Amino acid sequence: MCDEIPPPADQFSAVTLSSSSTLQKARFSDRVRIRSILTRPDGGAGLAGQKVRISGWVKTGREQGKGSFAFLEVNDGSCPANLQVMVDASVSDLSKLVATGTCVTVEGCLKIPPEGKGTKQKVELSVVEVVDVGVVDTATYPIPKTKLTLERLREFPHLRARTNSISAIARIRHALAIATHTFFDEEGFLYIQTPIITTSDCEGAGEMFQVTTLINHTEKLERDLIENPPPTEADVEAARLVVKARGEAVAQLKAAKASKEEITASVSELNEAKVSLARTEERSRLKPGLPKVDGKIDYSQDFFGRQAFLTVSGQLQVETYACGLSDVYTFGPTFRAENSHTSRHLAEFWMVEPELAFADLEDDMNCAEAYVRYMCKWLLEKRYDDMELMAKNFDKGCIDRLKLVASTPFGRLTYTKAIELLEEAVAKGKKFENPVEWGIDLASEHERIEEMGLPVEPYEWYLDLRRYGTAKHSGFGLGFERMVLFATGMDNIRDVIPFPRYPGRADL
Ligand SMILES: NC(=O)C[C@H](N)C(=O)O
Repeated sequence: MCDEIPPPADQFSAVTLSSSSTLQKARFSDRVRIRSILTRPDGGAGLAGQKVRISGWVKTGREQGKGSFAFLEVNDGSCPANLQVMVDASVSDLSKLVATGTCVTVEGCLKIPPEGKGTKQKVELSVVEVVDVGVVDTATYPIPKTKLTLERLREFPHLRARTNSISAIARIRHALAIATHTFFDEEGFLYIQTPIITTSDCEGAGEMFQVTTLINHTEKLERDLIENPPPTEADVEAARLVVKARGEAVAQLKAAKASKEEITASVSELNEAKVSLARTEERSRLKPGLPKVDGKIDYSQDFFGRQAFLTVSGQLQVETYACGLSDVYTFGPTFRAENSHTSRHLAEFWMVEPELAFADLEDDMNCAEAYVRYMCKWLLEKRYDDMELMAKNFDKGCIDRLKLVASTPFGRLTYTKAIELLEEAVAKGKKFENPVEWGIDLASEHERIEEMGLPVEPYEWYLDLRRYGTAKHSGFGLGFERMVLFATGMDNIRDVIPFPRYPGRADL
């Protein structure tokens, strides 16, 4: 028996993951996701006898039976497990299929594999037709069957999603992002997209990347000035003399009561000369280098008419919406131009920043705790198979840690107590990147802005929030990649973001 798979029963139905014998095609492509076969409670056994088309990349392939058939382990990224695919030599040229990295679309019949071969598979695909093959140049393909170190994989950001570890992390990261939006949505928060380009410095730590077009303009101008040297003072004087001569010509014609046509023609020549003089004068003022006033760069000539930066935090902007919509959050990329080469810092990272109106520090902590616990539960429910892969390959304790966090109330301590504990650790020989000391006290917003060495004027809009209908409010920032590190037990933050940016590196 080899039955056709029914199309989705209705437009909105999802793939059925029950152990029934129904299996549906992906809605937007002509194939079945491997996830919907293998992650069923019966491991796919209940689907034996059905005809399916699957697509994916060959993880490992081997010809057997003196080249009479081949086994391929195929993965399409929908789950960590591979589907075992059996191709007979009568169906296709096996040598084109077996190389690691080859992309295949195959159609065949799901079968229960013969027992006793130590196979873990509950189902395999016996191929009837090889529909499509994307061959791989094995001589140059940099992601071999054997494991590369995570560090080496960073050299191939465009290909590393083919590996088990990076693809599991990508699915976990996705799940955490969806958990974030679901949690805040369920709790009545609105998602606010704060700007990426900003003219405010939220953290005041001078670690902002500048956004400017002045440099490209200056380079272009300098090139242009070499190709077309600017007019000299003599050129300007000559243009001025032309205007003077043409002015006199007009005056003479008027005095001689010349015809209207003659005067009009002469006036138009005069106007042309004036335009040419203006252009010559303007070009003669062009100078190489950045535009400056009083020795300082003239940002009024920059794209936004003022200095602009990539955001370090959406907090200030999201607060404006909190002071009108009550409970809001932002979740977006943030940028810090720190020269940090640690395994916990990125120049571009994502941050989740809720801001709660009518809430105090206690409420804020309750929110943070509920949110983190929600994410842990979510991963256990939705991505257990990927967490198992992380536990097997990277951190044995990561699943237990998620369970613990999901089920245990968080301990809380004051800032002072936290500093005391850190100081005790330092006394016992623990080393920290930054010296541990009691930090600045909370000051009023106005004092705080000045304390950070920032001019107050650009922050008047923020102070308006206090002037007009101020509300008690609180919020926090959660570095999203730090959460992915915590969940997965990975060591290096560069491996939990698809395209890491850090000093000296911004690939793709
Ligand atoms: N929204 C926050 O409280 C986060 C804070 N602005 C930070 O960048 O760390």
